[in-house]
Amino acid sequence: MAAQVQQEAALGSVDTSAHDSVREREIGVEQEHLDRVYRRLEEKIHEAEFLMNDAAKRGQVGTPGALAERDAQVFRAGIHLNRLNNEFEDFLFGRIDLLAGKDGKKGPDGAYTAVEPAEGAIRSDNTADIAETLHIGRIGVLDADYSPLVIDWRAPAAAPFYRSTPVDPGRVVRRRVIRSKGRRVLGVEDDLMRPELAAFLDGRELPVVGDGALMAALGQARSHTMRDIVASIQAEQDQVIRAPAASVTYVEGGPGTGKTAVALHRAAYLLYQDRRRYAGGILIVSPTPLLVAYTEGVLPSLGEEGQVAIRAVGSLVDGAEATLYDSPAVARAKGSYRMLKVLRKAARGALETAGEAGPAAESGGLGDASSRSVRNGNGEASRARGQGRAEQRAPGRGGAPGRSRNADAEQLAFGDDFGDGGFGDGGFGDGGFGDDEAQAPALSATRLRVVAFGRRLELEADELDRVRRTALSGTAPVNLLRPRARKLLLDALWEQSGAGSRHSDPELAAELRSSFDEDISSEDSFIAFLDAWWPELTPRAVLAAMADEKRLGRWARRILNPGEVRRVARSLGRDGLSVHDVAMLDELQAILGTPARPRKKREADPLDQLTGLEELMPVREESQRERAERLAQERTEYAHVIVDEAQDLTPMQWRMIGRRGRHATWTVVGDPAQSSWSDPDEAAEARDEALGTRPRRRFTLTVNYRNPAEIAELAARVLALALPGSTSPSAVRSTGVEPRFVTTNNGRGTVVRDGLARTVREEAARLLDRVDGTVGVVVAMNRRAEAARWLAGLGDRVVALGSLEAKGLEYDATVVVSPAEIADESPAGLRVLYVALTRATQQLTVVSQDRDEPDANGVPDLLRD
Ligand SMILES: Nc1ncnc2c1ncn2[C@@H]1O[C@H](COP(=O)(O)OP(=O)(O)OP(=O)(O)O)[C@@H](O)[C@H]1O
Repeated sequence: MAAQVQQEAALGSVDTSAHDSVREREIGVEQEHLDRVYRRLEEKIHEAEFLMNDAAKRGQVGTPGALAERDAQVFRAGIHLNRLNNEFEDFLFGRIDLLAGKDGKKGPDGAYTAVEPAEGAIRSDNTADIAETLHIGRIGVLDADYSPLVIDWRAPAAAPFYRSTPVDPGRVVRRRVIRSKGRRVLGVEDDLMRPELAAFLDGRELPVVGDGALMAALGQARSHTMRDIVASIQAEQDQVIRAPAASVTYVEGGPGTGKTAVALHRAAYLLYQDRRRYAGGILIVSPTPLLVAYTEGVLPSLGEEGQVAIRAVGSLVDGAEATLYDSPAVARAKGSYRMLKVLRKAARGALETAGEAGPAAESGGLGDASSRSVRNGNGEASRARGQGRAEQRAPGRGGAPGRSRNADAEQLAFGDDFGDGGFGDGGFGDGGFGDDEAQAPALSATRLRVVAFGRRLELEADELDRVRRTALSGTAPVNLLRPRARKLLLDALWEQSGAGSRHSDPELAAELRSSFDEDISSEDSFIAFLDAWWPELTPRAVLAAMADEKRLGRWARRILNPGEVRRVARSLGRDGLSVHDVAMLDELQAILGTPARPRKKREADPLDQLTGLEELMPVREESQRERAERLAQERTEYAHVIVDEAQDLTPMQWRMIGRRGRHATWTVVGDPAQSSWSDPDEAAEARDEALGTRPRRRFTLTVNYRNPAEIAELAARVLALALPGSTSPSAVRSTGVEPRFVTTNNGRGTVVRDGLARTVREEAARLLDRVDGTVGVVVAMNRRAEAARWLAGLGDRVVALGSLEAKGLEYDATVVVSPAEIADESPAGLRVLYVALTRATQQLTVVSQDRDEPDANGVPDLLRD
C-alpha cells in the first residue's frame, strides 16, 4: 500500500493523456522483449525436436548402449519440449530495474548476485543509473550469448522481485508487473521502491506506470479454479515459499492470507531447488475433494506437475474414497486417539469372531476391489480428481441408507448422513454385516479335528482359545502371527498325540515330529480350519465387523460410551466411507500388517532408471499424466509433505499422514481459529507425534488478501466469540460495499420475506447480477440437499455448500444462511461459522431466521457488535 501511495505522488504531475502515452510506450518496450523471448523459445523448440528425432534414430540401432543413450536424450529433450510448448497465459510477468551491486559477480543464470547497491551507485544529488534489468517469468530462458532473457521466478536472482519493499529496497528501483496473454503484452503496472530517487535508464528518466498490480489481481472475478499468484507474491509470503526445506516449516495465518497459495508455490519452488531430492514425491494434503479440484490447476500453471500429488485427506488410501460425512458426535469418536485403542482390540477381536458368522477372510489388502464399500475405488477416484469442479459440486442427497451403488457412483458428492437423524435402521442386524461382501468363512472354526498315527486328534474351543491367546500375546501385526499360530496348533496336537514321550532318542523324536508337522499341515481339513480360524484379515473386514453393535461394544468397553458405540456401529453399516473411516482403514492396515507375498514380476522399464520422469513428453502409449498418476498411486512415502488446513486434522488423520512422511521434510499451514475439530489439544499432540522432534521454523501471515475490510470486520465479531483475544489479519482493501442482512421472519428485519427457500434463491440471484464471477451459498451441513434444490436453474456460477465443504474455497459473493444453525451444528460451530463468513472476495449477504434473533436491522445476534 505504501508503495502505491508513493507512486501516485510520483505521478501527480503527469496529466492523463501523457500518462496513457507513457503506458503505451512502455507496453511497446515490453512487447519487444517478449517477441525476443518467443524467437529464442522457437529456436529452443527446434533444438529439442532435433534431439528427439536424433534419439529415435539411435534407438533403431538397437544396442543396449544406444538404447540407454536414446532414453537419456529423449528424457532431456522431452523436458525442454514439454516446458517450451506449454501455452503459458503469461509466460513473462515481471521485471526489476536494479542499481549496480556491491561486487561484479554473476550467478549461473547470468544475473549479478549482489543484493545491496554499490557505494557509488547513488550519486549525492539523489540520481542514479540503472545498471541491470531482469525480466521474471515462469521458466528461465538464456539468449544465445548466455545473457538472461528471462529469469525463472524461483531463481535467487528473482527473489528481489518479491522481497523488495520501499523500507528495504536492496538494489531494486522499480518493480514492474507485466500482464500478457500468449504472445501479446496487455499492460504494465509499476511500483517504485526508491521513490525519492531520479533514476536513469539508457540516459532517460525511468518512467512509472499504473497503480498497483496487486490490487488489480485481487479485484478480478473468481472462477471455480484457483489462479497462481506468481506475479504478485508479497514479501511475507515469499519468505515462506523460499524457506529452506530442512525440518518443518510451520505457517499460521488467518483466512485469506494466502496460505494455500503459498503452499502450492512452495511445492514448485522446492522442485526447482532440488529436483533430485524431490523425485521421491511431494504430497499435498487438502481437506476436501472440492479444494483439491479448486487448486489442482495451479501447479501446472507454474510448470510443475508430475512429482506433486494433491490428495484429499479422504483419498489418501488407495482403493478407498470418502464420500460421506459423519455427524459431529461420530466424527469425534472416530477421529480421536480413543479410536486407536478400539481398533487394536477390534483387529484381535475380529480374529476371535472369525469362526462365528462374521468378518471375512478376504484376500488382498486395502485396495481389494472385491471388498465392501469400494464404491468409488481407483477408477472413479482418479476421475474425480480430473473432473471439473462443477461436476464434483453435485449436491448431496438425503436418505443415505439403501441408496443404489450406481446412483452414488454417478454422483460424486458427499452423502447426507450428517446429523443423527440422517441414519436409517436398515442394513444391519444382530451378528450380520448388512451386506453380501462380508463373506462367512467356509467352516466353523470352533473345533479342530485331524487324523495322525491312525488316531483322531481334536482340539476343542477352550484349547483353541488358549492357543490363540498365546499366539496373540505381544504386539506384532495380527496377520504376521499366523505362522506362529499354526506352529502352536501343531504343538498342541503333537502333545495330544503323546508321540513325543514314546521316543527317548531325541534325533528320532525330532524326525518324527517333523514328518508329523508335514503330514498335518498338508491335510485339507487342517488347511481349511486354519483359513477359517486365523484368516488373513483386511482392514475392510475389521471395519465391517465393527458395524455390529454388540461386538463393537465388547471391543470399545470403557473406551467409548454406549451412545458412541451405537452411533459408530450404525455409521459403519452405511454403504460408503467417511473421511474418518479412511483414516481408520489406514490405521488398521498398520495394525494388521501385510504378509509377505511373492512379488509379481514387473516388466522392466528402462525409463525407471531415470529421475524426473514425470516431466517426459508422452513418448509411449502411457501419457505423462497417466504415468504421473500411476507413480503417485504406487507411492506410499514422500520426500516432502505439505499439509493444508492443518487445523482440521484429527489425531487419527495425523497418524495416517505421518506414516506417509516418516522420512520427509514438512510444510504445515493452518489457522487454529478455523478449526472444525472439537479437541484441538489432542490434535496438537498427534501433530507433534507425526512431526517428531524435527526442528520447526515458524512463520505468520498477517494480511488478508481475500475479504474486503467490510466483510473482514463482520467476521472478526465471530472470531471474538470463537477464540476471544485472537487477532484477525488486516484486510488489504476495501470496496465500500457493506454486508447485507436479510431476515425471513415477519416482524422486524430490514428486508422481510417469508420462506427460507425463496429468500435464499432471491438473494443468490441478486448477487449473480452484481458480480461477474461465482456465488457460494453456505448452509448448515444437513441443509445441503435442499439448498441445492433452492438454487436449481440459476446456472453454473452459483453453488450450494455445506459449512464444512466451504473450507479453503472462495467466491465473488456469498450468502451465509442462518449463522445460528451453522454455529449450533457442532462444538466447533462458531469456528465453522467464521470460515463461512470469510469466503467472499466482494459481497456478503447474511440470511437470518427467527432462531438467529435478528435485530431491527436484520443483524443476527451472533454478528452484532
Ligand atoms: N500475493 C498475492 N497476490 C494476489 N492474490 C493473492 C496473493 N496472496 C493471496 N492472494 C489471493 O487471496 C485469496 C486467498 O488466498 P488463499 O486461499 O491461499 O488463502 P488462505 O490463507 O489459504 O485462506 P483460508 O484460510 O481462508 O483458506 C486467493 O484468491 C489468492 O489468490
